[in-house]
Amino acid sequence: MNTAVVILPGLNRDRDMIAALTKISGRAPATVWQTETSIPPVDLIVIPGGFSYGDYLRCGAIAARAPVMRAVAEAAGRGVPVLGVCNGFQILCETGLLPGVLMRNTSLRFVCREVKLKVANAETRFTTAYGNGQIIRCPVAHHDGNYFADEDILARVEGNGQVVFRYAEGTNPNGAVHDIAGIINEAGNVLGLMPHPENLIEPEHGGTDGRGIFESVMGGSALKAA
Ligand SMILES: NC(=O)CC[C@H](N)C(=O)O
Repeated sequence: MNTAVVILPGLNRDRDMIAALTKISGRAPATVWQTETSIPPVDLIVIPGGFSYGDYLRCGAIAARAPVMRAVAEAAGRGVPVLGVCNGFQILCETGLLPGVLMRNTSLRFVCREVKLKVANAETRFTTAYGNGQIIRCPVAHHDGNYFADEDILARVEGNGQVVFRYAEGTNPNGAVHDIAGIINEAGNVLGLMPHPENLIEPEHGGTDGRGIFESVMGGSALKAA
């Protein structure tokens, strides 16, 4: 399994993501800088979290216009799996690869804590390692995680099973509509989520609940032998 991590100025979770991908796939990912106009042939592209371009204008709005995002969109159009975590999710929405927007948390505060997630769709290529309705732990750290979409888009996203993760009852940290924590595109190859699964992949992290996303998309045979 070959992977690539998109690097933009201001991201700060890129090293965590590179460590997670290296650990789980057994190979270091390629890193692709913002000015690149193509992405090497890989089986998974990841946009990590952080504060790209200082979160100016709106989280992810400037990043969405970086040359590398045209290459990401082109690869996504060819069916290459793309995962966006936190700022990565915001960037995917701003690029138009995922529907909806991420607004300021209703508390108007940066929230950094662990939440519980309900796996709302375990039949995607990113979630086969989980069961439908399974509750997993996952950390969040953001100030703009309040997912919103208008009624028509919400009805379509819900109807298609594109909601992949919801905050479990009582743990919604940001006011997201329908408790939405992560959604997938209609084609099923682009997933964005606000929580950080890369920070819960080994016992030293305090748990391994985040591993399933990487293991699902990498597939059993691509995994490093334990
Ligand atoms: N951890 C992150 O990726 C944070 C994303 C964004 N800067 C926010 O605070 O909402």
